[in-house]
Amino acid sequence: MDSRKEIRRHIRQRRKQLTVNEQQQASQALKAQLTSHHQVQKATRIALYLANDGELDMQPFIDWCWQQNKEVYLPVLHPFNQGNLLFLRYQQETKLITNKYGIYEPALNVSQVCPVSNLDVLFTPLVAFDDSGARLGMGGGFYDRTLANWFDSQTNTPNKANQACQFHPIGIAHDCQQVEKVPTESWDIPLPEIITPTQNVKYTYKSKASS
Ligand SMILES: Nc1nc2c(c(=O)[nH]1)N(C=O)[C@@H](CNc1ccc(C(=O)N[C@@H](CCC(=O)O)C(=O)O)cc1)CN2
Ligand SMILES: Nc1ncnc2c1ncn2[C@@H]1O[C@H](COP(=O)(O)OP(=O)(O)OP(=O)(O)O)[C@@H](O)[C@H]1O
Repeated sequence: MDSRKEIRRHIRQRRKQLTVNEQQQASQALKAQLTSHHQVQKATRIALYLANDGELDMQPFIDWCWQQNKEVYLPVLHPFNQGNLLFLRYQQETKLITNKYGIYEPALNVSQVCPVSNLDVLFTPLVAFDDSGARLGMGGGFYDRTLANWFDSQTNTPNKANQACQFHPIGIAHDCQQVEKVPTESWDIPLPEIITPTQNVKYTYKSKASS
């Protein structure tokens, strides 16, 4: 667990040191990749995130989604179900508040919630990734919980909610967030695809990565 902590600290520091110019170039390069991505082009409901802590800024891509009349959703910390996320519609007029981590999220409004199983593409923030698709997040287990049913549905394991989970998860990261090897735990869900400003890598797997 210590090396996970150390990687988190190191990579968070590294991405926070990117200059404004590097960040802007990265998010334009990301937008170019995403807008020509087949599954993104045919998607109607897209979940993504608002950049925090040096993360790759998705705003240029969000603007494109709005222009294309795609439905954009953001993660919101679940008010009762600790460690879980809800996904709420994000429109230009959506009122944002900051959550306990200082990240902007839509104010809770049940009519704006999209069940995860109804999403088409789920862009996943991450802190570090490796060349097997393993990801390390901020340490809350939020996306591992969100992706658990999806992973079971991919591996034909009956999942608790028995959801269809047709959405496609894609990890988003700066190139400098790639590490040699992410030390994984039993609950970690590997991603089937990760996109950086310069790379688009797809991964195949039969079972969860082992450490
Ligand atoms: N932009 C963005 N939104 C996101 C995530 C994310 O990774 N990026 N999340 C992905 O899961 C969720 C928030 N998860 C988070 C988990 C821990 C910390 C964090 O900063 N922890 C502090 C200490 C915790 C505390 O203050 O209690 C730290 O590590 O220093 C932040 C976000 C939902 N929204
Ligand atoms: N599917 C799950 N069910 C219950 N607990 C889980 C699940 N996934 C992760 N957890 C718990 O969440 C905690 C944090 O996990 P971890 O450090 O892997 O988060 P992370 O991948 O860095 O964060 P995130 O997924 O939010 O980006 C761990 O204590 C783990 O036991």
